[in-house]
Amino acid sequence: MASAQVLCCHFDCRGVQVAPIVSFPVWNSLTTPKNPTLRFVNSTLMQADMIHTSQNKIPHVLTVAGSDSGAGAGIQADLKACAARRVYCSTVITAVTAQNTVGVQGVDIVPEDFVAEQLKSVLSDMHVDVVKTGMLPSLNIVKVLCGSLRKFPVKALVVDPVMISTSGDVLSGPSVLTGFREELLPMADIVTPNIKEASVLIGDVPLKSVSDMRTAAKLIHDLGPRNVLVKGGDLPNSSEAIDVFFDGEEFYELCSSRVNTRNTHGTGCTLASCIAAELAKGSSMLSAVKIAKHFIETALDYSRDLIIGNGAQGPFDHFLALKNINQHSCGQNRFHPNNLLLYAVTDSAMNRRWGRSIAEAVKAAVEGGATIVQLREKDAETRDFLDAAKVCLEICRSHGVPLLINDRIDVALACDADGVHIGQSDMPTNLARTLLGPEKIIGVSCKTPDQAQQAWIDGADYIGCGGVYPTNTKSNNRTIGLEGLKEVCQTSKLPVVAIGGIGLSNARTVMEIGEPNLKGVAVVSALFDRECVLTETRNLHAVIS
Ligand SMILES: Nc1ncnc2c1ncn2[C@@H]1O[C@H](COP(=O)(O)OP(=O)(O)OP(=O)(O)O)[C@@H](O)[C@H]1O
Ligand SMILES: Cc1ncc(CO)c(N)n1
Ligand SMILES: [Mg+2]
Repeated sequence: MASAQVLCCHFDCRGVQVAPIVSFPVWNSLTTPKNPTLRFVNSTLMQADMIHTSQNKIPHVLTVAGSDSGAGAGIQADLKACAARRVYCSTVITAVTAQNTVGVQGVDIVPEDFVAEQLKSVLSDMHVDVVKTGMLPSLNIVKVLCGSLRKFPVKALVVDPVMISTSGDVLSGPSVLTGFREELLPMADIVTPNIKEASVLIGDVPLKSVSDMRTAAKLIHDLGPRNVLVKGGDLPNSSEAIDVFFDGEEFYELCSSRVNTRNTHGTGCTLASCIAAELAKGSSMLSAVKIAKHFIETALDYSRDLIIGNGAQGPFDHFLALKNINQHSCGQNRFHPNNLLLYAVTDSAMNRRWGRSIAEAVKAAVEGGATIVQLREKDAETRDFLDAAKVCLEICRSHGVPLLINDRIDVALACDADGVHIGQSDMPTNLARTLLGPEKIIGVSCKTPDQAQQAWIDGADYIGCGGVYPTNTKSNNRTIGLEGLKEVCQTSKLPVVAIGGIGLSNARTVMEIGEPNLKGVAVVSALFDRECVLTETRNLHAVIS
């Protein structure tokens, strides 16, 4: 397998390079024609591919779908979803529908030759990362699409098998089923049927429960897609919106609260587009799905009382939902597991002992090479903590280093920090994710594989694992040793940073346990209970890089 080195960089919101971090190999066969999509979604190294090798490249989703004149679903929803997720979206229109909040009044199918022409125009010229399909109203259009995908392979294919809208209108008849079953689904990285579509795909077996959704997911997986998401938005009598994800091995029930609103028109299209957008940026499949689902829940919640149209099912506002996130998150650092390499955790008592402010300590740490900083100020007054956090944030942002707040989600939100680190007895991770939104970094302290699994399910980005060695920083903290660390690393689906009694003398031993998931060491005393934070950080950086 050929490999190439790319420089992995941080980018600010405009895609401008801020600071290089580290280089790591990318396999050229990411785009091997034989199975381009599978390799893309399965490879953890795909992260490298998303980090733009050229500053001006933007992740690109092509949607192949129908137009909705009411602009709640279809092409219009796809454009809005991709724009909201900051991904470029090109469009191949397969049908024009006359549609509003009452239902679908008419459908005009675009001739397949002209669908083919649009596909060629886009795919032969533009670098498309991910193709997302929506309404494919005829078998010939399905065939034309599959032919184009064979000719112009992309990294991932997201198939939303649009057949029946939530309003109950038929958007593609049974004739496309053969095309779905025989050609399109075997090429798909994920297929996202709603309840009714899943039922049609498995031969008109009605789905009435989550258990039925699981059975359907398995049967649909047998048709060839690599992942299946059966969406439960239309599941009757459910107080939660439960989707069932199946990757061929494990089932995951992805739950969110069911937003009480009429404005759910276009949730399916938006969900699939968000998944495509996150894959285009480089997410793994499950995290793309989780981010997409969270986006829907947030957008529905923000738009719950919006009034557009007089019918039973209105559209929601993709951008209103992002009002808060967009206002603040411009300078935010995007998380990459390599950020965990040298993780500096501050301690108010130590700073006091050495007569320096939190900001002075943080400045020295990032100048010395810390790759992420956590403010752990257990006994600071809230207002002082907030003021200090704002100053630290400026320092960290100017170095392209993410800043997290320990435990205090309120402080993190108030100063727009890059995220939080939470312990097992702090705010539950899934709640923290809901409060912070999909963009913020969340780390969770875990001692066991079960805790690490739960953190992953709840939407964390990384776990802190320890105490690896005995430490004075935390009282009553069980030491798990290198063996405990290894055990967690081997099972954790999230990147791990080791913590607890780590310093110059043992950092290399920790890094050398040989677990690919272990991305770095977190240190408190070894940096901050010393006279010169800058020197200590530099020395430690040299030992572990
Ligand atoms: N009221 C709701 N509250 C929260 N999430 C919802 C709600 N309705 C749908 N969802 C979520 O939206 C996503 C799309 O699901 P849904 O079953 O509505 O798809 P769909 O029927 O294909 O959508 P549409 O045809 O309206 O575009 C799923 O993740 C689902 O759980
Ligand atoms: C054009 C179009 N595509 C998809 C859907 C599914 O919501 C819809 N209602 N209209
Ligand atoms: Mg629906």
